[in-house]
Amino acid sequence: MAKNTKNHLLSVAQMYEADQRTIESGISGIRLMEAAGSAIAREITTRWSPRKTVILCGPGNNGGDGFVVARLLHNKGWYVRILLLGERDNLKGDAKTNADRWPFETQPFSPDGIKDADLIVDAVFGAGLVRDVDGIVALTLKAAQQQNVPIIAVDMPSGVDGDSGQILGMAIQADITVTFCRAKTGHYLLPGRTLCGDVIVADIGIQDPIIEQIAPENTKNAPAHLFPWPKTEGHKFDRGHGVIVGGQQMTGATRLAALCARRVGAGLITIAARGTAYMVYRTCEPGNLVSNDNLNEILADPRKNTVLIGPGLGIGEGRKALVKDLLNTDKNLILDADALTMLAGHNWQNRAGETLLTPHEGEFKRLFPDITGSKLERARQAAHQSKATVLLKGPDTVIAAPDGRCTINTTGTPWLATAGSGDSLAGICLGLICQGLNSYDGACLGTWLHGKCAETGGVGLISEDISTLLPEVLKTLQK
Ligand SMILES: NC(=O)C1=CN([C@@H]2O[C@H](COP(=O)(O)OP(=O)(O)OC[C@H]3O[C@@H](n4cnc5c(N)ncnc54)[C@H](O)[C@@H]3O)[C@@H](O)[C@H]2O)[C@@H](O)CC1
Ligand SMILES: Nc1ncnc2c1ncn2[C@@H]1O[C@H](COP(=O)(O)OP(=O)(O)O)[C@@H](O)[C@H]1O
Ligand SMILES: [K+]
Repeated sequence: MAKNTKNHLLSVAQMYEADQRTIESGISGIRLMEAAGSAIAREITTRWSPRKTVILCGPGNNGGDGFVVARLLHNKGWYVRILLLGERDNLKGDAKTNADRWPFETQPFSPDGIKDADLIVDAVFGAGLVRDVDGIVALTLKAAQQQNVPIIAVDMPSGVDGDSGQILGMAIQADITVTFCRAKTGHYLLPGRTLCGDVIVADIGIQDPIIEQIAPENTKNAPAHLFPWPKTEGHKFDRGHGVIVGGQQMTGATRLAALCARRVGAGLITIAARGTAYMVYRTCEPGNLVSNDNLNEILADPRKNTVLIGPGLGIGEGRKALVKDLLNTDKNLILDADALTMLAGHNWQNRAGETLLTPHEGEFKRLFPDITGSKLERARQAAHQSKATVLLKGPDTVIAAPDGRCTINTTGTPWLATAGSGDSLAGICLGLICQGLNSYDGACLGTWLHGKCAETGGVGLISEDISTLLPEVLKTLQK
């Protein structure tokens, strides 16, 4: 059976490969370009009525798409002008063919050329952006931005790197970006994600088997089908027994995590704590189990399969030793917050259980100071190096598996940037992994659910809301 490849994200190189393989299979480049231009023209005409349109065409095939859009809009009675970067005579291949089909003049790039535009199509650079945008291109793009009219980007907003989502020199802010076949990683990594506006993925005739052959390692996070629904004949011990090493001072972090773990279906959650903190946990949420036994004794029960350590833990030599001891057990481990900070410089080895690291950018830099590159590549390298699943948090959270798979999460709102939100996420992951999900699936689903809670809660969200919102989110997943 054919695999569902719709959530795959392509790198720029993989997109060129998909184009190439399609052309070799007998669909010409000119047909692909016509399909690309038609898709853009369709997206424009379904959203906007005819108006004065300026199309900014670059010197490559992105510009070629622009010429197709110009022709199709003109044929529908739109008033269209083209500003072309470089000489018309220098165009090559399919772009030249489409320029030859445009029977009107083109004008050179200039800020003045934008002046009467009521709608702008950015067909300057797409996959072929190779250096910083500057000079007359930057000036013209700035003028386009200042015109304050709808901007439709072809493939990528010009200036955004299709792989990393980073800005090369400067970039244009689009209202919509129409890309082809599959989205690219740069559409979902910041700042690219913001600069794209709405991303529309148009089918231009590249067949799914070609994407299957390319086997992209990156996806857009879409894990709802992984949720471990309780079984009719189920027992609480079938639903996993998670343990949280309770913080001594910041007890709220552990409590938030415990609530979230239980909300996603963990059968039992034990908080391991000592001293006054033990009493705090005992007197709080009655559904938590609380133990002041030695952690070794607590973990001697093989049903306690997954341990979360880090939230509210604090830093100290004893706690560092505890974290290292846990690494030598066969329990599934989720290492968050202070546990990660204490592992800076650690020599990572294969473990018997699943391992999930959940750093934010600051913790990541301390853990992996030598790793550089795009957020996606850094997470991938860290997972490879640590042999653990790495959940690199932020508005564009990336989850990477040691085998090279990566996903970019797109759920969530800026209201998640609040104390305790990360603890809730770690708790959700604990609840899922203790029920048997592997650390990559647990991290993907946990991050997705966490973001959905924020979307459902809307404005004014605080971390206490996340566990309360989980049932509402889960209801939307029920068949
Ligand atoms: N058969 C295909 O390969 C298809 C390609 N398509 C379109 O083709 C695009 C890729 O085309 P290309 O590979 O020609 O690349 P682009 O058209 O994105 O850009 C390449 C051109 O821009 C120049 N350039 C790059 N960065 C620059 C900078 N900062 N300042 C000035 N000049 C710069 C390069 O020297 C080159 O001339 C895609 O984004 C998509 O829009 C679509 O038509 C679908 C089919
Ligand atoms: N601007 C944002 N948009 C969406 N999600 C965000 C944003 N900022 C942070 N987050 C998410 O909120 C959570 C914050 O976690 P973390 O930084 O560990 O904070 P804390 O430990 O204080 O709870 C992470 O899941 C992160 O991905
Ligand atoms: K573009």
